[in-house]
Amino acid sequence: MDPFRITSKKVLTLVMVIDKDQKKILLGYKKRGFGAHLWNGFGGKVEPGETPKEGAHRELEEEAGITVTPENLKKAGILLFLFENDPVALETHIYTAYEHDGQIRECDEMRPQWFDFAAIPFDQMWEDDKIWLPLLLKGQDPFFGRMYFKRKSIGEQEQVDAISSASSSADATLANHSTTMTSTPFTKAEPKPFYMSDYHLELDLTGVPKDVALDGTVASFEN
Ligand SMILES: Nc1ncnc2c1[nH]c(=O)n2[C@H]1C[C@H](O)[C@@H](COP(=O)(O)OP(=O)(O)OP(=O)(O)O)O1
Repeated sequence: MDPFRITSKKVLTLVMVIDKDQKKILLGYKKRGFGAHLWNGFGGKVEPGETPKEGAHRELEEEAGITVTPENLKKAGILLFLFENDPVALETHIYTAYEHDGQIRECDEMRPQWFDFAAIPFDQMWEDDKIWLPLLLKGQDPFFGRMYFKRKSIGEQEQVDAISSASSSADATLANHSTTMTSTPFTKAEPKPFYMSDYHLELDLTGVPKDVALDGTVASFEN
């Protein structure tokens, strides 16, 4: 049986806030939950009755305190994340925002920080980011991709846990190197429970909506 066979999906969003002039990107350090201790854009699950774009707008305000007008929230791509022996895929709608309103602030889930394009912390991000984020920064979107993740084996997970606990004592020192925006301890460990085993990325989107359709829902690049 295909370990990556999927029968349903959850729709999520991810917003990459970019300062083109300064060549900087705003990332958030995820403090808890799925993807904890990784840097990522801002986003989450689309709620019933919301379009992905509306969900993206809401999550950005919740997680970073800022808003973006609908015309400044541009669809960059759709990625389907598949996990071994998990029939539920995560269909993630990715947006770019080159303008925003409001004051960036930390919340209990995310700690925002600007990074130079040349200093994006890919080793502390989801593994797929290094594949598509450079395309997005160069404006080579839209893209569609499938990213296949395997769960780490017990031995591999023990190593991750060991690194994690060894580094926790170093958190106080590391916190001194974090931004002045926050006092939240910075965790250097990479407790990634999954690793990407394969991926498939398309820049030619012919036929993509049909491909993405699951359970009668069709992903759209329109919103
Ligand atoms: N592999 C990969 N690369 C890049 N980004 C992501 C992934 N997998 C992901 O899930 N993501 C992104 C997509 C979303 O923006 C977040 C996950 O959202 P999550 O925190 O689970 O959603 P919320 O609705 O905020 O969650 P809770 O409120 O239930 O905590 O990561």
